[in-house]
Amino acid sequence: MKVFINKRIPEIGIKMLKDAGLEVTISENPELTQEEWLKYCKDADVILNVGQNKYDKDFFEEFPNIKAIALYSVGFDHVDIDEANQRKIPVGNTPEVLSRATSDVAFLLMQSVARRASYYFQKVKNGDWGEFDPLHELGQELYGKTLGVFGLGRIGFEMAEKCKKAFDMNIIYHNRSHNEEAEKELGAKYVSFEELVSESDVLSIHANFSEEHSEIFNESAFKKMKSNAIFINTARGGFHHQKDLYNALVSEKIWGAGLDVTNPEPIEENDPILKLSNVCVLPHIGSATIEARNGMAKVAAENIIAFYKGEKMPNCANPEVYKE
Ligand SMILES: NC(=O)C1=CN([C@@H]2O[C@H](COP(=O)(O)OP(=O)(O)OC[C@H]3O[C@@H](n4cnc5c(N)ncnc54)[C@H](O)[C@@H]3O)[C@@H](O)[C@H]2O)C=CC1
Ligand SMILES: O=C(O)C(=O)CO
Repeated sequence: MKVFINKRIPEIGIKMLKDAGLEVTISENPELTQEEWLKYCKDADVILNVGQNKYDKDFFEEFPNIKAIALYSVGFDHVDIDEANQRKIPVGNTPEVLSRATSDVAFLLMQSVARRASYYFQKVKNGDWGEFDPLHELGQELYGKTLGVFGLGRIGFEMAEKCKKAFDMNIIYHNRSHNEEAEKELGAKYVSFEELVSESDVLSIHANFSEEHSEIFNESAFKKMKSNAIFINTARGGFHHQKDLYNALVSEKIWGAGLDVTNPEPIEENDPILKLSNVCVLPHIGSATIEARNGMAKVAAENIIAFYKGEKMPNCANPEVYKE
């Protein structure tokens, strides 16, 4: 069975695939041309996909040879799951192994924004140390404040736990269903979307993205937020309306924002948000640790090997494909 990997991943995953007897082709060109992409996909049985390439009806029709997809991500919003289901194509993903790293980034962004770290870092890099000033660009402390989590699953739980332990924050959350573990262990309180938006001092998004909730954080939501609120998005940029967020930040309707994901992504070079002192933007590095990336390579390889052996993928975004 032939596996195509569109970008080099940690060696541990490649070795596992080869040791299992799979034929592995890796693109050494991270920016594949359309022609190269077509050539590789036509020749493969399984794709190990790195990045946000779209897998939609057109793709599945063009490449009927593709029998399984193993994503090098936990998010699978770039795959049309209905189309995959119709063709009985299992789509593997990489949950858990990146939850700690991604929640670390949400926590890092929260603190960076609260203490204006990116503003001061830039100032020092510009050669402007400044003088001790009792009033200039002061931060805010997070002790005892309220963290609102939109989407309290694996990563949301880890973020809530860190905030509870570090700053004894009150946890409120809005989710598709109740998270009993978070209610019991962290005292988390389930609230409506409106309450989440109006009561959070820090609002952190950790839901899986779907088009129906596209730009749910827009002018109307930002208007209802507290003036000291910090908005954090490490999930998907599509959850927030970038211009409305800019307007809320520049008019100081909210205190600040920390983004690991933007809308669109990559962020446009001249996006005015990049000029604001109350914003910290990172280039989608939530899972970018040695530990998480090795874990993702291992889980992606395990998914492919299970498929190769005719078994269920241990981490599958569409387990319904296995129903008779
Ligand atoms: N910045 C980065 O590098 C990374 C980003 N991510 C993003 O984080 C997301 C979450 O990952 P996990 O925590 O592992 O997923 P998960 O499935 O464990 O948790 C997501 C939670 O969101 C809830 N949810 C989904 N849609 C919702 C909605 N419209 N309203 C309220 N709740 C909703 C679900 O019920 C679930 O509890 C991924 O889908 C991915 O988009 C994940 C890893 C790295
Ligand atoms: O896993 C994901 O969904 C990411 O965004 C990158 O790790």
